[in-house]
Amino acid sequence: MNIVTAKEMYVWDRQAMEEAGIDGKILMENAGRAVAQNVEKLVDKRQRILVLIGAGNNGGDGFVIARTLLNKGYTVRAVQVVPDEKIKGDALAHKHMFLASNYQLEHLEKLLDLFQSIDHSDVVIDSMLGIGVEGRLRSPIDQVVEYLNQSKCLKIAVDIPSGVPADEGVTDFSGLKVDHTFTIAAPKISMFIEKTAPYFGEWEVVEIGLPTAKLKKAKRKLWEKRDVAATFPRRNAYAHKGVHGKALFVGGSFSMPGSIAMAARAGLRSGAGLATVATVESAWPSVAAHIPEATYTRVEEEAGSMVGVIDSGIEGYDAIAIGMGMGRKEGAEAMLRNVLEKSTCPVLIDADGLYHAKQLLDEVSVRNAPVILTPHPGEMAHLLGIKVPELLARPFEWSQRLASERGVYVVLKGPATIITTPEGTQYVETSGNAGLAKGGSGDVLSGILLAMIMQTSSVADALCNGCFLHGKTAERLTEDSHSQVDLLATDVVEGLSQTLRTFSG
Ligand SMILES: NC(=O)C1=CN([C@@H]2O[C@H](COP(=O)(O)OP(=O)(O)OC[C@H]3O[C@@H](n4cnc5c(N)ncnc54)[C@H](O)[C@@H]3O)[C@@H](O)[C@H]2O)[C@@H](O)CC1
Ligand SMILES: [K+]
Repeated sequence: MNIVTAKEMYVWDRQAMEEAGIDGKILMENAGRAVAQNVEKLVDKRQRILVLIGAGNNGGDGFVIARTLLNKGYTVRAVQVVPDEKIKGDALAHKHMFLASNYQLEHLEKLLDLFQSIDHSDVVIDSMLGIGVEGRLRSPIDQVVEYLNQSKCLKIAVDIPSGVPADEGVTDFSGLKVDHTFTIAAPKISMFIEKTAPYFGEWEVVEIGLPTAKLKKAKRKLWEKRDVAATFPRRNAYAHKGVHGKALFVGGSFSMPGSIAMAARAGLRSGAGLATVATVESAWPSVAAHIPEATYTRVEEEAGSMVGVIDSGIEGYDAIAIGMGMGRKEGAEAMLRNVLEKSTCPVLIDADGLYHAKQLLDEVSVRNAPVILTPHPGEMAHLLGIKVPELLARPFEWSQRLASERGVYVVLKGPATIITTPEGTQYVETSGNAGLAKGGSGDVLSGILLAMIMQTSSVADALCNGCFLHGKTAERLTEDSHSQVDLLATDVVEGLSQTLRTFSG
């Protein structure tokens, strides 16, 4: 499913009308009816519904919703919160249909009266403002939104909550916080931005008859269960260990042996055929205790951290993950440089490796084989030389910039993980929960991603499916046997088996 900006949505809308000949009033009727159908699932006929109607086409949807619910016997009051002359075009046509159906339309005259109506309602449907919002909310909608935000009624937004921007990059706004949003035709970018996501509550997309085939090749996609089903690697019954890939995990230090052990174990649990760990000698006994299946390559150490390079055999691997627990000594940077220059397979860089990668972005850019960067926002901001809030305001744009300028895959981790290809296509993967906000989660994800890369022909599919596998495992574990408080990264590693039983053949 495509994720759109407001501009892309308007283009799609225009194509539907001009090129496919679908009348705007029909689209509005479809939108209103689709939202009303979903409202019916949440609300019963004894509840009092208030529909708040604004000036634009979002308000037009509101007329359809109110008419549809009244037709079905719901208790609905419809209030137009803007002057009559503001209602135009398709919205005006639907206003006429509403009135001609003999339904009553109230007008906002005194705010106090409206506040009273809100107090006497169980459900408020917000069709005041949609994706056409510009700047901060103006009077009287700003006051209505402020009042609603402290009201206890159930709030449902049409397309997008009033005041909330549809795009990334807008930080100065005031918006309505709702319980549910029924969004028209496609999710909007702001649903995946840290600052705006909480305003939407639970959201769902409603289909309104826009011609999907007319949409330009999507730049952004939501990675869904059906994408997983279509691309998840299947196991061949006649395969042997060599077929599923020989992985090298480079990292670990005397004081941080766990990261590399978890990454390698997650890699094997996710289907890697063979795993070798390149780490310092002082860390090896602890690593081996966690993962007896792995083989070991020694690297030079200084005070417990790696400083050397891997002398030989680096060409023999199918994929390399580097950085987990490797430390920030200069010698570790030399190790990363060595891996980037000598190896010919995909290289995934995580954790301390990303710290060193900042100095090696030119080496990264000239590499022929894929490079995958898997930062959390702090690491990504460091790589870009910007502040974290700046990144989080425009994560799609920054990811795209890094990916295309350096020719890399970027996996920007978060509640909505954004995966960007060197060509600029972006995927959003939203599985997982706060149980993953713990030390070690990133290490486990690196291992999973590396294993998926070795088993899938498309790196992008591998990254999306790996994030899905990681997140779904956490979700399943916190439903069955753990809480989000106690879940550990090692639980996720051991929980992979059950998730894989569902998704791989
Ligand atoms: N394919 C589509 O895109 C469809 C869109 N529809 C609806 O149309 C909406 C977009 O319609 P519009 O472009 O008319 O935009 P809106 O309905 O979001 O509203 C624009 C109006 O709001 C006012 N406004 C803008 N910023 C404001 C602010 N900060 N404070 C107060 N008032 C402000 C403007 O005066 C303008 O009249 C969508 O959100 C969706 O609900 C549906 O009708 C069906 C089809
Ligand atoms: K709205």
